[in-house]
Amino acid sequence: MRIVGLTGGIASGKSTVSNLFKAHGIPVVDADVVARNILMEGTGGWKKVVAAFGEDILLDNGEVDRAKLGQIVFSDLEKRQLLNRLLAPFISHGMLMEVLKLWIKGCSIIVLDVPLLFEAKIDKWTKPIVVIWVDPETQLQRLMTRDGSMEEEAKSRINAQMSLDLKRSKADIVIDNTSSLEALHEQFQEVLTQITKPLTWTEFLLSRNGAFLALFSTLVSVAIFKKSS
Ligand SMILES: CC(C)(COP(=O)(O)OP(=O)(O)OC[C@H]1O[C@@H](n2cnc3c(N)ncnc32)[C@H](O)[C@@H]1O)[C@@H](O)C(=O)NCCC(=O)NCCS
Ligand SMILES: Nc1ncnc2c1ncn2[C@@H]1O[C@H](COP(=O)(O)OP(=O)(O)OP(=O)(O)O)[C@@H](O)[C@H]1O
Repeated sequence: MRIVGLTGGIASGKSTVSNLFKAHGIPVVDADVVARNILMEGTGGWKKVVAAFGEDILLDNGEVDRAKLGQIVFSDLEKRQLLNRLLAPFISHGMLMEVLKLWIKGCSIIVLDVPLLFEAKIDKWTKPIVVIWVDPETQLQRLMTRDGSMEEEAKSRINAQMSLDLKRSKADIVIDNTSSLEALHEQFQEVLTQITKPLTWTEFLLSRNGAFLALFSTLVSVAIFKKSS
């Protein structure tokens, strides 16, 4: 199984590229979706967060007030580290379950869309790593436009992450999304060609079909050995 890592900064275009992968039949595990699910009311993640941040971060219906929690953690490094520490095991477990489901289905190439791929050290499980880079001014403008946020708030979210230049230096493949959507689509076609090339032997053995073939070959070898001894 080939597990492609997809990352970048906030509002650099990960979801836009994820949608292109999905449109080409490549399944995507979205860490933001997993992170949302593990904060649902009553779940283990929700309990940990309420215990640490207090009931003030809840809405009247018991759900986490995401805007409020976001204001707290994106302006305070220690609180953000605390939230990350509390949620990391739930997010890793949730993502592992999604990958397992796709493995059972027999998918041979999947994409993990993880904003904090390097920060959370998930990059060691993914190859190749695709980083979506965008120039800082464009990133800020797109974030403010999309979220309707003020400059200060948008900047604090951008600064909560590893710099995009550093992420770019760790990439196997870089997509520059500073320009138009058409330019993005063109670069995507090249990325698609690269990530859909035939699996290596290791990737094949890590896929469901490869594992079954290895198991079958082992059983046959044992049977032949027993018969001949
Ligand atoms: C703080 C929360 C409640 C704010 O929710 P909100 O709906 O406003 O934002 P959303 O979840 O859609 O995230 C938007 C973007 O913010 C960035 N972001 C999210 N969490 C973090 C974080 N802990 N550190 C840095 N950037 C982050 C990501 O680029 C993400 O794509 C939420 O982001 C959260 O629960 N974060 C902690 C979980 C986490 O680490 N998620 C990232 C998955 S790797
Ligand atoms: N090439 C582009 N030209 C113009 N707008 C773009 C381009 N690429 C993405 N956008 C827009 O920029 C915004 C951010 O893109 P997107 O939501 O895909 O980023 P993201 O990296 O997934 O963000 P997040 O980290 O918050 O999940 C969206 O409104 C999207 O429509």
